Amino acid sequence: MTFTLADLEKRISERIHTTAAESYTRSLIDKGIAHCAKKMGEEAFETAIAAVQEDKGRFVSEAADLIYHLMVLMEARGVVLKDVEAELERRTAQSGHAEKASRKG
Ligand SMILES: N=c1c2ncn([C@@H]3O[C@H](COP(=O)(O)OP(=O)(O)OP(=O)(O)O)[C@@H](O)[C@H]3O)c2ncn1[C@@H]1O[C@H](COP(=O)(O)O)[C@@H](O)[C@H]1O
Repeated sequence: MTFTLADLEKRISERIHTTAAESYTRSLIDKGIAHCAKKMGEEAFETAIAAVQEDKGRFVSEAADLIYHLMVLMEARGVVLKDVEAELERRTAQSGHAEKASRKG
């Protein structure tokens, strides 16, 4: 079984329609965007700390926490993965043009 970010996005979106008592995701969203952003920032800091430590498993765990909390924040702001993928594709195309231009001199 492969659990993708798209699968996680779907689960997060589904959990919004449950109660906070049953869902950590719903409890986060109910606390508002500032709280979701604070939690994501905490997870980003924990991920950065884990990245410089030797334990790869801890880094993977913190990265998973970060990605989850980022995706809850995206849900709270009405942003979907496809929005971010489109932005990444735009940058890739832009950098591709720059590479071609630099090769042409
Ligand atoms: N990927 C995750 C995930 N990663 C981390 N967490 C939760 O994030 C929290 C991080 O722990 P913290 O100590 O930092 O937070 P806390 O002290 O519990 O909560 P706060 O009071 O600090 O907000 C833990 O409660 C984890 O359970 C997650 N909770 C849910 N998911 C995914 O979201 C789905 C829906 O979860 P529910 O909304 O709980 O049904 C799950 O099936 C998973 O796929």
